[in-house]
Amino acid sequence: MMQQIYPVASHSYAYELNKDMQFAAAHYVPAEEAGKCRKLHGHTYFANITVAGDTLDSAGFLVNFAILKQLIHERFDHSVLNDDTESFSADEPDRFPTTEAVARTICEIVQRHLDGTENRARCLQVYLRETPTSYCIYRPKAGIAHA
Ligand SMILES: Nc1nc2c(c(=O)[nH]1)N=C([C@H](O)[C@H](O)COP(=O)(O)OP(=O)(O)OP(=O)(O)O)CN2
Ligand SMILES: [Zn+2]
Repeated sequence: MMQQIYPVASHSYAYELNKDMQFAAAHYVPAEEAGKCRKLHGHTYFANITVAGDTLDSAGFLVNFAILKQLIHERFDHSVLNDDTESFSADEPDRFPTTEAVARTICEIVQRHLDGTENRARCLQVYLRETPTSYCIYRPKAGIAHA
């Protein structure tokens, strides 16, 4: 799994890095249409995060790989995603912890960090696999500010 090839995000930045990571988390999707997924259940999520930019920081990094892991793995590993009310909500479908919303949330967390760095790299893509047969790719629209 860790050596797989991902769909590429097209861009003209000089540098692009990718960080793979896994985290175990439980969730449920609070919608009638979710069927069995309305019940609490768990996944070993697999994420690939793509960051790009034209300049490196004082360590010679676009962004430290270890920081990316810290931002996402420490926050979501062995958690119940629905309990993370900063990221998810049972009231708005856009914020149910679906593969789509989790991928977008990862991108937003990473971009918020990058916005505070000297070289201001961009998170261009989050590939998030929820099961062996289901994944989502989130690519933020260019120029959209992150919450
Ligand atoms: N568009 C989405 N559809 C579904 C989501 C989702 O996040 N976005 N989530 C679920 C469930 O949470 C479930 O975890 C994944 O569903 P599914 O791929 O159907 O899981 P299976 O392991 O049963 O898949 P099979 O290929 O049939 O074995 C549902 N839909
Ligand atoms: Zn699920």
